[in-house]
Amino acid sequence: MLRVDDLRVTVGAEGTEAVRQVSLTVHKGESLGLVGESGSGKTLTCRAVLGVLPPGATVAGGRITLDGTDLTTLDRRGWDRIRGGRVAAVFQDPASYLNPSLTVGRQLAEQLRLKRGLRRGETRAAAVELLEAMGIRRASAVFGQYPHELSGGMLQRALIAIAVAGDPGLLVADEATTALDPAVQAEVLELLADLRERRGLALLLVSHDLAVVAQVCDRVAVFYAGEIVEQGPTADVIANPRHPYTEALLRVASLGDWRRRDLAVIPGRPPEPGAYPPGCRFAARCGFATERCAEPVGLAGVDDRVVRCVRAAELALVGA
Ligand SMILES: Nc1ncnc2c1ncn2[C@@H]1O[C@H](COP(=O)(O)OP(=O)(O)OP(=O)(O)O)[C@@H](O)[C@H]1O
Repeated sequence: MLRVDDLRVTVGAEGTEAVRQVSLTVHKGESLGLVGESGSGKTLTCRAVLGVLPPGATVAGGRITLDGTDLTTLDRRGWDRIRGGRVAAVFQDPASYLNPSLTVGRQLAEQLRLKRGLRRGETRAAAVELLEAMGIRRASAVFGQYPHELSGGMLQRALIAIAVAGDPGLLVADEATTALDPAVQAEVLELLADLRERRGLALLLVSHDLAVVAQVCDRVAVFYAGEIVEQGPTADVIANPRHPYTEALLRVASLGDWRRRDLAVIPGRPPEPGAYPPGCRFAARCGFATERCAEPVGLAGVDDRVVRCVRAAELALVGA
């Protein structure tokens, strides 16, 4: 469904490299999680896929293809056809993506009219049905409510309904459950997993929390300072991390026995774009770093995954 090859994103007037060498694939009905600290490049990567990079950010290299269409060469009209149709997205703050002065139902009905070509008389029943499919109880009452009358979890469900109204092949969810309380977060994640299963939706899920990714994603790509440092099947990466940064992320994730969770953040800070060291970007914070880590390090295949660490094969790291 989605294929990203060697993506490079630059930011600012000087064209500072913020994301590099990002390659990933998501098949139909599969879910891939992008995980990493704030500033690691997850959002720039998924915004490049959606064609909505912030001002000043540019795709400076690489190729993005969606179901055979090369997105890197699309013009504005081409993007308008793709976005909301073959690819849709949900973000962290659902209220800001809805019009506060229109009912939820009217906004969903409008999407159904635009994206599925339904006539006015047909949209209400289809919208209520879609809200129900999103696990919203009393869907016909919710249809007539305004965004401020709904809880955060309900709003996110309504926004997911709007996102899938056009029957997209790929849904991008960027920190879509981060602001919700844990029980509601778990329910919305379950809904996303369910949509993937029932509709064959491919899911690209961005989160700073490995526990969130663990709940819904078949595979995970761990980002650090603008690069992927480890990518592989989620269960294996969690049980047996190969990159010291993944191991460190596991210590702060709310996985498994929460009493074992080390709430102290990983000491130090990631380097910023423009100040990346020539060698391993994690070396300054890594307890396993040696002189070899000062040399540039590429991604290499180790068993079932790719890892950007010269010591990947020799380290015995602790999983969860
Ligand atoms: N428009 C921009 N101009 C300049 N720098 C930017 C811009 N957008 C992002 N960056 C920088 O690029 C890097 C990657 O940002 P990105 O938002 O992709 O990270 P992230 O992993 O998604 O973090 P977050 O969870 O905070 O969104 C960061 O260092 C950020 O400061």
